[in-house]
Amino acid sequence: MPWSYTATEFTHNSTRSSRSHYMPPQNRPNNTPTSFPFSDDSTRYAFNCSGVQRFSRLERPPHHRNSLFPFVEDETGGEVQNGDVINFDAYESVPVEVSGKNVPPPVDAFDKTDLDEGLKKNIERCKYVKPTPVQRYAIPIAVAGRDLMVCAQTGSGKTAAFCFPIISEILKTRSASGFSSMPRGSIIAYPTALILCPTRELSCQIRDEADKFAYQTGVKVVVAYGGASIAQQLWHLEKGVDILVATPGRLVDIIERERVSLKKIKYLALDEADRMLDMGFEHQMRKIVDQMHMPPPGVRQTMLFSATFPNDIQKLASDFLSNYIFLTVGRAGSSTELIAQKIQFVQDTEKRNHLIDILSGQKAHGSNGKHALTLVFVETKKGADALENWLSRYGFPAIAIHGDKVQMERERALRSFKSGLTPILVATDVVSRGLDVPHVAHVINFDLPRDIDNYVHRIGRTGRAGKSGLATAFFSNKNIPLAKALVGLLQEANQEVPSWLSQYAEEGSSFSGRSQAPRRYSSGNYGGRDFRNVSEPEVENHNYSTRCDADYGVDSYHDDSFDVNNDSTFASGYGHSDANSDFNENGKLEDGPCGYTSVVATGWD
Ligand SMILES: Nc1ncnc2c1ncn2[C@@H]1O[C@H](COP(=O)(O)OP(=O)(O)OP(=O)(O)O)[C@@H](O)[C@H]1O
Repeated sequence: MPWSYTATEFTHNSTRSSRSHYMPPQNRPNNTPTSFPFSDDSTRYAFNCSGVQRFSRLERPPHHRNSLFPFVEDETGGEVQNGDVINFDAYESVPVEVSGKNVPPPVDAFDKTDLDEGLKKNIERCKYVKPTPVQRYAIPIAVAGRDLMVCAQTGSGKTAAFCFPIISEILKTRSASGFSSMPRGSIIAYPTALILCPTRELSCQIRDEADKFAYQTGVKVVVAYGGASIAQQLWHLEKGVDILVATPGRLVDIIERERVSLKKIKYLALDEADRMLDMGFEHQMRKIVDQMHMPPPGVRQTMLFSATFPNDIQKLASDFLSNYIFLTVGRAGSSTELIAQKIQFVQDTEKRNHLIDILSGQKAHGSNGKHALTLVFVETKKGADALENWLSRYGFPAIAIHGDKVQMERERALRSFKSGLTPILVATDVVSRGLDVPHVAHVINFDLPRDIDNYVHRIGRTGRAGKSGLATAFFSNKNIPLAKALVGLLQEANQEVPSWLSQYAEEGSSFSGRSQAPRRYSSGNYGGRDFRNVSEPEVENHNYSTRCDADYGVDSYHDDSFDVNNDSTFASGYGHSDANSDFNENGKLEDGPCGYTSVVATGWD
């Protein structure tokens, strides 16, 4: 179906409608599309979802988790064939770029890695038949003890890429020294590894994954995150911890209470590392890493992972690393081609009606009239609640999740969504990063984010682990500053670019001084390249826009979804200033570009 049928008629002049009720398409004045707005193909793949259902702590409360056998079973009682459903062919042509000194070679099978045998057995139990490209490259590098900065596409298996080496090395050290790193009877816990991430839900998910990989190995994994009982978390810590998964706010709290010491940290992993080092978290990260007795870079091993890695954040991150290797899997910072992306021009006043049309069409095309799992991103917490109410009023099973909800409500919403009980989740950015819900068929950006990297993470909640997905964005007048970056991203991912969007992108050059100006695509370069190989002026050119927004409705944008503070209250300055552009010149640039090898390969070479 051509674009002209799928997008609401394009106009610069948004006229505000006072309509507050859903109006069927045929009664609307400006002909919002009446038919199901996707091609047959996208319908087929988007709503034909079958595959793995993984457990999560957030699906089942801790006391209901099956710690005896944490691997997912199918209805017949057998283990689910994870390796069978992942479409490895989808990764075959993924370009891989590695830069750094003395890069260890990749491996094409878990058997060929130097991972601990107990861990390998668990990898088999997970039915991970072979490593994904990021695992092929990252695991040997990490096992060799090297620091690592990784930029790999959403849903490509980064969690295992940092969990496997950590678990394996803990096990090897333990069998060599014959004892656990936990001093018995101590009230202070001394974890060997620390995994930091931005949200509570993600910390629980990583803990579940790590727990599964560490099954019956004796490696203890504990999670600490804000909004939940600290007493319970301290109790778990007292029982012993090898790997601590935490959000920064709660971690600082338990360190200040002298219940955790970072003195013995050997492995530090930052998931969603670019988010962890941007304005919302940078201060806390520096405090944790520099002022809380953690061994310095070079003594500890540090691994940073994300699907996006802007140059300015890379430069900041290099403070945390020593002689590191930079790995890019897929086009740096781009979305995966597994996700079909549709951008539709929809006036703000028409968004609700348009959404209902899409959801109705989905239901009609879905199996047995059921709704496919659909994630709808909105800009504000109020907006999430309002949309949840609106959808519920019109009979759509929707539930909202955002930072104003108490933790129990957040968990309930996510559980209800994952189980399919409430298949429409209306969310702020609280679930935009890292969350792995296997059957999300459709991500709808009801409100587009202000930053292209956020868009990449949001749509990455679908099209995971080699499966296809669909992402639709409602583009309105206020998103014009994002047009150029969107066009670049769509082209990069071989997606159709609507002509009206290209037109906006061309006009968008006049917006280049604004915060929303495209960062990565403005000069045809991609911000996830190893910044050590980029010339200095080029790096500087990319720094102006990341998180500054004085004139873009910032007040209505704030969401305290991320666990910056222990109680998850967002740092008040977030999004307002571009203080990060004053990064310290730490001399790391002097290393590159000379002396670094750069290997370009495809995923399975
Ligand atoms: N080797 C493998 N074989 C089969 N499935 C795998 C393999 N590695 C990872 N997976 C599965 O792929 C899915 C996505 O993995 P993961 O959540 O680690 O992605 P990610 O790269 O961290 O994504 P994001 O950028 O969104 O955080 C998970 O369901 C995981 O179980």
